[in-house]
Amino acid sequence: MDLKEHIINLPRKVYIGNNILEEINTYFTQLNLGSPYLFVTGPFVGELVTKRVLESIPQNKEYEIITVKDATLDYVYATEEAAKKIGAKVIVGIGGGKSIDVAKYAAYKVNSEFVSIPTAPSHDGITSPFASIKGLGKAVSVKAKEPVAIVSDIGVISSAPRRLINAGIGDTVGKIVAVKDWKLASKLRGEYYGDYTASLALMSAKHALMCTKIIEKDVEAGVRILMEALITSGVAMGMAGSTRPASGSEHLFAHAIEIMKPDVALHGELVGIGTIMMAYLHGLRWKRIKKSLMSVGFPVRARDLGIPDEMVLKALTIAHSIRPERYTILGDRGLTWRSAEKIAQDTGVID
Ligand SMILES: NC(=O)C1=CN([C@@H]2O[C@H](COP(=O)(O)OP(=O)(O)OC[C@H]3O[C@@H](n4cnc5c(N)ncnc54)[C@H](OP(=O)(O)O)[C@@H]3O)[C@@H](O)[C@H]2O)C=CC1
Ligand SMILES: O=C(CO)COP(=O)(O)O
Ligand SMILES: [Zn+2]
Repeated sequence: MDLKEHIINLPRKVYIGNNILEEINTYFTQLNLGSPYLFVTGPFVGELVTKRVLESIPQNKEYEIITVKDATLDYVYATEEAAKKIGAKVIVGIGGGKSIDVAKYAAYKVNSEFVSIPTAPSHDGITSPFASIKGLGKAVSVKAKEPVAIVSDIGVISSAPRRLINAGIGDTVGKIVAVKDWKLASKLRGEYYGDYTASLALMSAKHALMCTKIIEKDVEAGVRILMEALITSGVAMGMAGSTRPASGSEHLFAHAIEIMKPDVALHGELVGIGTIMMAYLHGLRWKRIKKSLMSVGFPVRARDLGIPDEMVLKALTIAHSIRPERYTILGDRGLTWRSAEKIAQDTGVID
């Protein structure tokens, strides 16, 4: 057996609990994370949450803040510059997936530590060592820095708008399809299949489905389960050294829409719709997935997200070409327009 060197970098600490953001200085001390710090945040989260975090940083610690509006290469450059200017030892991403990805990729470029502080349970990039950055010429994620720590304040995260919570459920149920695609590639193409990381990803998806049953009665309990699922999925990617366990044909559909109409919907919303259609293609229990998503008010029709039917069909027919090296149920040649129409109509994604 040819066992090539495979290095797995995992977070050293995951702090999870209610109202723990104020403890950040204690955590940094425990982890020996000295200043200067660079905080990367979004305009909205900056006012809502980041201010609170900064108030707990003692005066003898040097820090700077940069506000990013999008996960673009320009914002990554600006973050790198800001980090170099103060000689940042730690880059801290506070916010949704975009702020975290910019922080994570900039930390990778300047070789600083990276700390992930999610404010919404909307994506599984919280722990993953990958980042989705616009401007790199790729619709898919690239290698970035793994977080040394994650600070997951359930009080803050469960107060995020319901739409962001549902997006996290969508991103996570997608693993049901991603793992099936991986298995298929292993059977048809002899691709290495990591049973352990696949099981982790699948467990995340099961927990996301469990979350849909709990969240209506108890938001905090539901969000806690979802956060654990998102963190686990990120760990699966870190262990696999690739996003393979967490991203298959359902993500290819999401990426195809994002290319045609950037920011039309949240990442996890597109993945959720992609999951329904790709689960149908795989012969999985897609109706059960759809029902669970609908039970929490997840938008399961393209038009609910302002996506025209034609765009859904176009996305389905081009999805296979986005990452040709990663084999999925879409095969090498993708779907015809007619088969795309049937899948989207049968699943009720389009009328
Ligand atoms: N690296 C990886 O492995 C992965 C990366 N991703 C990437 O993550 C991104 C998607 O992340 P997502 O979080 O959906 O989108 P955003 O980061 O764009 O966040 C969506 C909005 O939610 C706001 N927000 C965040 N937290 C709160 C809160 N507590 N209360 C109110 N508003 C809040 C943000 O504010 P503000 O404007 O202040 O930021 C933003 O306006 C995509 O770019 C996707 O490609 C997704 C999955 C995996
Ligand atoms: O979104 C992701 C996992 O949820 C990352 O997937 P990609 O590698 O397809 O960008
Ligand atoms: Zn995703």
